[in-house]
Amino acid sequence: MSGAKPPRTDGLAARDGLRALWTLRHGTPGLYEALEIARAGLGNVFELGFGRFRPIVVASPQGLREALVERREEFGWRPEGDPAVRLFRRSILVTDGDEHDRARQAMAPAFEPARLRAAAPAVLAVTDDELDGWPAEGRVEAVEAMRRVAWRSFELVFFGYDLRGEELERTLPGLLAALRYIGPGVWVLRGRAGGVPRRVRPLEAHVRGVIAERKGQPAEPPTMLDLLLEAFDDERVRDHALTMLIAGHDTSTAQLSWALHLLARSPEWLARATREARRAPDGERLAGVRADDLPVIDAVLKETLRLWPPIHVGGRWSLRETELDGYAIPAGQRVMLSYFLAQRDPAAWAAPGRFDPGRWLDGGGAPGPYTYLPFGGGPRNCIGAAFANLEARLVLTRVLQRFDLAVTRRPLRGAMGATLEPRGGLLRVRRR
Ligand code: HEM
Repeated sequence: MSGAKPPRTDGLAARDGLRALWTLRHGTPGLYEALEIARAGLGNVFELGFGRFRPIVVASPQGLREALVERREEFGWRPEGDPAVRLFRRSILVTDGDEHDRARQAMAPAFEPARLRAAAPAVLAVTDDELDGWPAEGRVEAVEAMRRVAWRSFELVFFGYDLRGEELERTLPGLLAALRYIGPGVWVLRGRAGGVPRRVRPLEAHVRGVIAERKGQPAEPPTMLDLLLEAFDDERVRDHALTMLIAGHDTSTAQLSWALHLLARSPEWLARATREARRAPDGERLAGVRADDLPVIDAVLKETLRLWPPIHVGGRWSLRETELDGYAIPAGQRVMLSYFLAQRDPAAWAAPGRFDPGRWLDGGGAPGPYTYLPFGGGPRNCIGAAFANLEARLVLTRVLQRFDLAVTRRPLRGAMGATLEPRGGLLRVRRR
């Protein structure tokens, strides 16, 4: 190993160390501000000292490029003991090498552009159905409301299954229990998660029920679930379907609820996005709208993903001794690819902490390669990115078409669950 050891947070100047500790305990937004303080003192690669939890955090463009592309074979995605491995067992998200590649190939046809375009009416139908249930004038919990839209849309598009009513209510506690289980908790300090809790069972039962119902009657063209059923046995289909359900909706839930909260705190962008949405085609005709037709909404969504990436970190562990950005990485080391820090790097972005969709307009874009990675990067980037962009565009536009969103000054902060979610109180809405 030739590189130098990364600097450690233990080596932060006492003043910065105390500030980081203070924000962790009391601050807004807590861990994230602490990470930014550590980066300001130590640079874009450092070891985070947190008891026995000592990951190496990587946020430099070069370090990220190496981990995601050039040296990706030297890293695994999930160590044994991670709760995601216990829950997802042998799915696309937690396996490496040929086993992973086979799953990715099997699902790929479900993400082709023509399939995604055909998915737009389903997303709009679910969105309208959920918005029908919002109060004419009242308060809405954004994460809860967007979860229902994203979850139902995912199942309708990728499983060909119309989840609603009593079945949704019965399954929801299991889904929330699964999200709590795979999110960060004391297991991080112990290094091993306990077994999958019983509370997750309603979700598992639901997924197995959907598999049983859809088996033997593939749609034309086949859905993702049909493709999985063709390629794998039922147990592996359960692993992939459960994984995709969570990866494919919790992220969009976070993005959409952040977007609503950020707009509610930004009167200028709320007014511009609302105007644009109301000039766009309404009803079913919105399905055909492209990102270029909605530049302000597209910029709002990109800026939301920059400031508050739902997957704020790519977790890896080194399979052998290696290097990232010139720093030594020992074998078996936990590495955190911090998309959050990369997207707020003051060396790359002007006023990085400010919500400014304008930076994406008039030809503006990311300041350089590997500075903007809300969907990761390299061959194992997000398989669902194009669908996520389509869905976010349709849902946000539809909400603004049908509801006035009130401006608020309530504080907004991030909470770390399975994804990085907003905590900003209830949103005030009024039907038009
Ligand atoms: C706003 C929405 C979304 C965001 C921000 C997001 C973000 C990400 C990121 C950052 C990664 C790479 C993680 C890493 O480097 O460790 C990833 C991977 C993945 N995402 Fe997404 N995602 C979103 C939506 C979706 C959707 C809609 C689906 C499926 C329908 C999906 C399925 C996956 C899968 C299966 C992987 C693993 C790919 C592989 O290992 O080959 N995601 N996502």
